Amino acid sequence: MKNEFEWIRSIAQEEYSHSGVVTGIGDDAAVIREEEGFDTVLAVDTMVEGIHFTKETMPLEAVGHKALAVNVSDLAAMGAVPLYYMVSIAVPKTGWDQEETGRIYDGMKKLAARYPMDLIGGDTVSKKETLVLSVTVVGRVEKNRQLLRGRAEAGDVLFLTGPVGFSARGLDRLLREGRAAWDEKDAYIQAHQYPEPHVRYGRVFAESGARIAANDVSDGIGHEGREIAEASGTDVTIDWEALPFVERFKEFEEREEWLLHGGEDFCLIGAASPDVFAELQRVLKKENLPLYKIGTVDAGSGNVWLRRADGERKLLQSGGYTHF
Ligand SMILES: Nc1ncnc2c1ncn2[C@@H]1O[C@H](COP(=O)(O)OP(=O)(O)O)[C@@H](O)[C@H]1O
Ligand SMILES: Cc1ncc(C[n+]2csc(CCOP(=O)(O)OP(=O)(O)O)c2C)c(N)n1
Ligand SMILES: [Mg+2]
Ligand SMILES: [Mg+2]
Ligand SMILES: [Mg+2]
Repeated sequence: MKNEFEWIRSIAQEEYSHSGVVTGIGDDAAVIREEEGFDTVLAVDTMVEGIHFTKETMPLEAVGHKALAVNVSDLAAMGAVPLYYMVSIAVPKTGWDQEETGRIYDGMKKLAARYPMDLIGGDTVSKKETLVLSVTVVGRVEKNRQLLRGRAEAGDVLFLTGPVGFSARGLDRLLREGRAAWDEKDAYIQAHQYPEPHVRYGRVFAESGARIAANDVSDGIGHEGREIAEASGTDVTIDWEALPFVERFKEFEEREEWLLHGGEDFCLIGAASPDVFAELQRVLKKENLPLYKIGTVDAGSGNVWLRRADGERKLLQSGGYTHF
């Protein structure tokens, strides 16, 4: 078994992909240098064993993948390019070994290599009982091009960059069946275990320079739609029948819960004028990236409505995962 410092050396990258790393792992803090013309974007999200995953719901590589992915997703929602990350890991004194924590890092590194992102620091501590993994990410976006939640206006199209409800449907099965449900070919299990952050969408939105509101879907579109509505001083209306792949959920009693409040989908929900939406759809189509119109932004004050095919609207109550 490696001691703490040998272990840190073992997870450190041998070289960095970005020349902006002035000082990486191995000193009191990391130093990075940003280029002219860009703003720095920062986010941190934490995954806690028992709350965000268990050893039955997630392979260890997936825990690493997802801990970084949920953070990259927040960068995507701001239109940023992911660059660097830092990892704070609190490992229980019993029940976890170094081979297992190594697999968590393998999952993070595999995802990081795709952008690429450099691991520039972190922290290692021990604790009782459950593992806690906190990832801080650093990205950049062209000056003043960041995507904000408060930019929606009445008359806008409400859109989604991918399906919702898949992760919640996968989790439902994982909580009942545990490892027996692990299946690389099952879209619902994969959506829960290996979510794909929508970085490319965020970049297309930011590069367009148009007025676009965006939020990533960690807590369900009911919650994230409300955040857009509240920040923008509007209402939003979700058309149930327009939700991508809604027909696959028909037979399930939990369909509203999964699709509207399930969360952990990590696609983007956003709003843009009908003209901008059509142009974005055209540009994204060339890259085989679908953009779904799921509703409208209306005059109002922070409400979320759900509209059925017959046009009937009901106010959507708050939902989604809350920690307190
Ligand atoms: N404990 C905290 N201390 C300071 N800021 C926080 C804390 N928790 C959340 N925030 C901030 O509140 C905002 C919303 O956080 P959150 O709902 O976790 O966002 P997201 O769902 O996009 O991850 C963010 O700006 C985040 O940085
Ligand atoms: C074992 C287990 N139970 C329940 C869930 C569901 N769950 C846990 S946290 C969460 C919401 C997203 O996490 P949060 O920490 O609120 O992320 P943020 O909004 O800050 O990005 C959901 C749907 C899960 N992933 N795993
Ligand atoms: Mg958060
Ligand atoms: Mg977010
Ligand atoms: Mg988040």
